[in-house]
Amino acid sequence: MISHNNTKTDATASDAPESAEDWRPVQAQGVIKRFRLGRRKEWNEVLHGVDFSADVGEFVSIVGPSGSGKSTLLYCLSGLESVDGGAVRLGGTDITRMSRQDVSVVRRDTAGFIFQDYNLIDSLTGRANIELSLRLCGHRAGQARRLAEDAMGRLGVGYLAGAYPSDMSGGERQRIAIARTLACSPGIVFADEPTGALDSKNADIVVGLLRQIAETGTTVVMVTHSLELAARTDRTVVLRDGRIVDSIAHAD
Ligand SMILES: Nc1ncnc2c1ncn2[C@@H]1O[C@H](COP(=O)(O)OP(=O)(O)OP(=O)(O)O)[C@@H](O)[C@H]1O
Repeated sequence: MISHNNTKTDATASDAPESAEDWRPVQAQGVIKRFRLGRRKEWNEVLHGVDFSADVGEFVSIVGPSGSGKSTLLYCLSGLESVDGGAVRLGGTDITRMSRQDVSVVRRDTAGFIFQDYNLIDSLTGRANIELSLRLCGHRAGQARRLAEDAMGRLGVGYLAGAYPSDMSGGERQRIAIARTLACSPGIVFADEPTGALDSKNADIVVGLLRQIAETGTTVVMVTHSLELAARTDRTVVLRDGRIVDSIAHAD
């Protein structure tokens, strides 16, 4: 059953986050994003004042036509892109006017990323890819190994510890990439078309894993082209021409 709810996202996001009750893991108000058109002095405004927020443990999907600004919104929410107007809070911290370096620290401590093309390092084994990420999160070598093995076990990819990405299927690579993201225990996971390169069976597995992650209290924000997969999230935000035009809550 699907129920339409146009007010939840916009109303919560436009309230100033002044009290603990207003706190959301990710919250954006009136986000404007422009890109320069080539070397010209003209600008292409891609996001025209987007309000967005997601709750603790909520699994939100962002859908919309190609070029509507889905990835740009995800990158602005996660601090990978700066914004030209409005405000973004990540893990309760206002990152809008922070230096890129400070934003990267907030991101490291708060968020994890999953990309369509996995972003694994080809010269490292599955386990070494995860361990490297854990070392970058500040874990010592022994602890990184234990946490990497634990994450691989949870995702059922322990058998890939010694395998290189080139020897893995697309689904296996994505599960290692998810294990890498989860190993650092982020409060928020941003996923940009995580199933875009997968067949339907593996896409199903990956969305099921993201669902499980959300059920443990991690907020998941996923861009997808698949309405079928979006329907398996808690809420779907529809973006068109850089504006949110609908927010659809999915009942169980
Ligand atoms: N770094 C950039 N520099 C210039 N323009 C950009 C940049 N990133 C995105 N754009 C432009 O912003 C618009 C929205 O792109 P975006 O990738 O966010 O859309 P999308 O909805 O995710 O599309 P798709 O579904 O095809 O991936 C497009 O016109 C794109 O060309």
